[in-house]
Parts: sequence; structure tokens; C-alpha cells
Amino acid sequence: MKPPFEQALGIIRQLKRHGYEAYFVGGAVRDLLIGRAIGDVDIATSALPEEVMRLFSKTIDVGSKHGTVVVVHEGTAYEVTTFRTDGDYEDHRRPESVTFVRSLEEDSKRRDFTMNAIAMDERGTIIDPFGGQEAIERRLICTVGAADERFREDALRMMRAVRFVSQLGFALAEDTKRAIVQNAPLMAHISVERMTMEMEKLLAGPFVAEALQLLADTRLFVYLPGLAEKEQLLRSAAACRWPWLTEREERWALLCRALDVKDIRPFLRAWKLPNKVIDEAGAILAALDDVPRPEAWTNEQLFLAGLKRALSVEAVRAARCGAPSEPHHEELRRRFAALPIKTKAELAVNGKDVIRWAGKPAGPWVKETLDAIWRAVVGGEVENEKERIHAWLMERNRTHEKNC
Ligand SMILES: Nc1ccn([C@@H]2O[C@H](COP(=O)(O)OP(=O)(O)OP(=O)(O)O)[C@@H](O)[C@H]2O)c(=O)n1
Ligand SMILES: [Mg+2]
Repeated sequence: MKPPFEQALGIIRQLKRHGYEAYFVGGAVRDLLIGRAIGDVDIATSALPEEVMRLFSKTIDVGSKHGTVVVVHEGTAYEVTTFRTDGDYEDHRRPESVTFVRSLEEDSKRRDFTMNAIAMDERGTIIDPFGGQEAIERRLICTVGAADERFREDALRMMRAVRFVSQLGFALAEDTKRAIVQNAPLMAHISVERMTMEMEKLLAGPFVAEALQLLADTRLFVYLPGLAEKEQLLRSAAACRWPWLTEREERWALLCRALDVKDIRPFLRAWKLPNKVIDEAGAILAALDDVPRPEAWTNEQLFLAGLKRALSVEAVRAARCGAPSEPHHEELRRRFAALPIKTKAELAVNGKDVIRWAGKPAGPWVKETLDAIWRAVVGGEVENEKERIHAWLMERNRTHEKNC
């Protein structure tokens, strides 16, 4: 058995030793069959959560009410979920309560897409009750059973379908697509946090262009934060080179730019993104406005942005206009390496020094003076060395006095 399944075999064997059924399920089995990098390995079992907790020494109760216990095995955390059918769905979100069942087949029936309803036992035998392998061969995303029911159970699945299009390059099966169009308004019941998780995966997929067109075709976009009025721009955003971006902040910055979002903070806040992400996306966009062309970076702008952000700015610019950014990245790396200091902390003098030299009480002038100093150092006007900076400051004060 291939890694990472091999590492998790111990859990399946332990469950089986005690008379329970246990299988690998979900995305990991799907990705194994597709030949794609495998993410988290999930396990489904006939054992009840308290039985799972009794069988393993290190467990975390992450949602035993819903059947999920995390088992830490040889340093890795695995979600072990009891076979279940999802009880009554209220509000088209994941259920309040679930019913535990003892058969894998019952469990597979409640899953979203046929490719996600494939199980694998400890010998590597595939159990595929709904034709998931055929769907994978035909590169189709197809719900388990009636699409309407699956989407009414959890409306987020509609967005999952589109994010799988982006990640896998598969197409939506006809009836699955039709059901998304019909049920799109159910997205109104879904929390923003869950939408955002899917949107981030969607924007990071290799087939994001198809996925963005599909968000528009299915009208799912109407229910996404800040997108309701942006159908045409969303379609044009498909032309951007999204796969050239590597950071989530770059993707959010490009989304703002492609959708011509004027007030980016409220837009990004509506997606409930962490402040850190909002700040960085905002800083990337501000620098993109300040530096009109990739060749136009001044040393000061490069210093203030830092190398990482400067590269992000050029990646976003390139993804937007389709001209490769590699040559600019090289040049920016070279120029950043040549800067005499990379951060203000590397300055050879600090506030205490300038106060001592001036013999004046601290005040706003200290920051102004330090700003003038780093600008002069970055601009190559003075070497980053204490005595030279002192001399440069005295000279500057003399000229200043003269001019006044
Ligand atoms: N709304 C949902 C979410 C999940 N699932 C089922 O739970 C499995 C695991 O869910 P999750 O880890 O969220 O998705 P993956 O399919 O594993 O995708 P990823 O690779 O992104 O984790 C899915 O394969 C699917 O069988 C579902 O039926 N309906
Ligand atoms: Mg998963």
C-alpha cells in the first residue's frame, strides 16, 4: 500500500482486530485513483465515536456528536468517522444531528459525488457502489443519487462541485449542473466561512478559468459576498493567469482588481478573511497602483515593500495582463540583494542616537529624522555606519538652517 495510506493502516487494523469495519474514504481515495497528490487520509468505521476513543491512546474529540474523532497515530492526525446517515437537514446546511449506521453502503449514500463515495479496504480493494471510478475515467462530477436531494441536504456542495472543476479539470454531469442552476438560491443558507474555504480552493486550482465561468453560468456567484453585481467582470476574470499566483493574498488581490472592486477592505471583510490577509492584499494593491510598470520600482519602494511583497505585486500584475513576470522577478531579486539595508532594524543608528546627538527632547522629529536617514541609506547617499550617518546628519542640519 502506498504512502500516506500505509502510515494509517495501523488504525484500520486496530479497529478490525476489535471486530469493527474500517475503510479509507473520501478525497484521499479519489485522489489516489486520479493520480493526484493525496491530502488528508480519512477513515470511516462501524465503531461508534466512544468505541474509537476507547481503542486508541491519543484521540481528540473534534465532533463526536457528528461521529468524528481525530486519532493521532505515529504523530499524524487522522479523522475517523463513524458510518452515518445524515439525519434531517435543517436550513440546507450540514445536519444538526446524525444517525449512526453499521454499514459502509449506508454511509456512502450520504456522500456528495460519486468520485467521493469510493472506499478502499486495508488490502487496497476498491469498493465503489455508485460508479465513482467510471465518473473519474469520464472526467465527470456527478452526485450520488438525486442531485436535488444532495444539494438540498447541504447547499455548499454546489460550490464544492465547481471547486472540483477548478482542481481536477472535470466537467459537471448534465443533471448535476442543471440541479445547481435550480438550487443556487439555497446558497443563501450557507455561512460565509464555508464559502470562503471553497473559494480559496477554487481560485488556487489549475482550471480556475472554467470554474469562474461556471460560477457565472450556474448563477452561484449571486450568493457570494460582493459578487452579485459582477457577472461580466467575473467572466472576464477567467482570462487572468490565476495559476501563476502562489499566495492566497495574491489571489484575493487579483480578484479585487479583476472585479474592479473600489473599496477593497469592506469587500474582503465580507468574505470574513483574517485581518492579516486583508492587510497584505491591500498592501499589494496599493503598491500595484504606486508602481505603474515592473521597471518603475524605486529603491525606496522596493525597500518599503520588501522582496516578498514586491514579487507578489509583479505576480498579480503579470497574472492580470498575461505577460510573464519571471524576468522582472529576477531583476527585483538582484536589486533587493543590492540594497544596503533590507529592513529599518538594520539601520546602524536608532532613536536614542539621534536624540543624544541633537541634545533635544524626544518628539515627532525623531521619526522624521530616522525616516530621512533610512531614505538616504537606501538611496546610497550615506553609508550605513554610525559615524558617517552622524556626519551626514550634521551636514544636513547645517544646510537646513542655512536654507531657513
Ligand atoms: N459537504 C460535504 C462535504 C464532504 N462530504 C464527504 O466527505 C468527504 C470528505 O470531505 P472533505 O475533506 O471536505 O472533502 P474532500 O472530498 O476530501 O476534498 P479535499 O481533498 O479538498 O479534502 C468527501 O469526499 C465526501 O465524501 C460530503 O458528502 N458533503
Ligand atoms: Mg478531505
